[in-house]
Amino acid sequence: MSRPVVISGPSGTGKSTMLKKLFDEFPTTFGFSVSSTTRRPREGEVNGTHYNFVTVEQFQQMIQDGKFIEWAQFSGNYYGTTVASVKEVTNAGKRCILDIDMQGVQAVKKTDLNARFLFVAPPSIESLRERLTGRGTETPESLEKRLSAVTAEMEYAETGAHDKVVVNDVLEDAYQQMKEFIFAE
Ligand SMILES: Nc1ncnc2c1ncn2[C@@H]1O[C@H](COP(=O)(O)OP(=O)(O)OP(=O)(O)O)[C@@H](O)[C@H]1O
Repeated sequence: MSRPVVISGPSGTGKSTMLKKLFDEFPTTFGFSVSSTTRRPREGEVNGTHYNFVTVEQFQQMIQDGKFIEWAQFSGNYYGTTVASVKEVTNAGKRCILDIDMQGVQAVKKTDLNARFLFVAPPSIESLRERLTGRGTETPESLEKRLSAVTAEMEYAETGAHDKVVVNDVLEDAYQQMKEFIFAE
């Protein structure tokens, strides 16, 4: 059974880009943990596949019981990832990758998931700004918000909290390093 791999790094550093390459190259190797939510299922959504749909009471009980790695509330609904949902992926013989932020990393470290941690660093803060601007997804406000979280992420990485740090300068090189790390165990 492979250990879950946690990928983190500042917004815009290229995590999604690298993960997309990985899933394209290995379409059947990886599995995704199913999130829990209190929002109503949409047309065609299957309980246990798209989400684990639960009631607010159930969700709150799960919080109290410490079932979640992380959870949050968006527009009136709860969303979260349970430790059990990650274990289900690995028990099914798939490799599980979690793409989460620093708080998520700290939370995973408190569980018994025995995960491995990869940090994707930008070549520089200036390059992050360029990438996020180039992605065309940010307003000036959301850009500044994302950039203001960068320092904390970088300082946390400097404490040695991760098993490996990959600098995403030349995408192909960074991708090869990420792949090596992921398949090392
Ligand atoms: N090595 C690279 N060189 C130049 N541009 C890159 C590189 N890697 C990714 N990019 C570009 O940078 C932008 C941000 O990348 P991406 O969306 O993958 O970041 P992310 O870390 O997943 O961000 P978020 O945490 O906000 O989801 C994208 O437009 C992507 O095409």
